[in-house]
Amino acid sequence: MTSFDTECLRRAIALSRTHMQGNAGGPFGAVIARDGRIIGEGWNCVTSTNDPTAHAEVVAIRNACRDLGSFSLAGATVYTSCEPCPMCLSAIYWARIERIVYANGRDDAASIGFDDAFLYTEIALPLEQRAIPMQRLLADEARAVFDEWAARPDRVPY
Ligand SMILES: Nc1nc2[nH]cnc2c(=O)[nH]1
Repeated sequence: MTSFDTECLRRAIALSRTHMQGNAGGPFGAVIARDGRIIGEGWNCVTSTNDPTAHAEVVAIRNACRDLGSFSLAGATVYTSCEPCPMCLSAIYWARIERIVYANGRDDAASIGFDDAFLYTEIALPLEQRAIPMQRLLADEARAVFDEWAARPDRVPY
């Protein structure tokens, strides 16, 4: 850990407080940095934008990717006021972010009514034991589109 790490994490916590107090959404803030420079910031906007995916980390990823004109944040670190939930963790992986520094944990989030810890338990369960039923249909028809994409010379992999 460097003093820059501490500075970025404090900034994420400050964003969580400021925008929670401004009623943007839940008390979560995130900062993304690369090469000693902040490239994105975000805070939870779920309730103010009616977007259940607008978690702080996802918002920070969207902002950084938009500003950089890139769908990859390879080489970056995300600083977040709370351990990422499984959705945000997946988004972090998809963005190719390489390091996570966090403050509150999933049990802290659970203690104030958020489902982060529950979701980690849920996704570790076998499909048939999860709260949301999943049914597979039309696999052949959907697979044909995948095969078409895989055969496209101009596809952009991510
Ligand atoms: N880490 C994190 N956990 C959450 N749980 C609910 N919203 C959020 C969020 O924005 N960030």
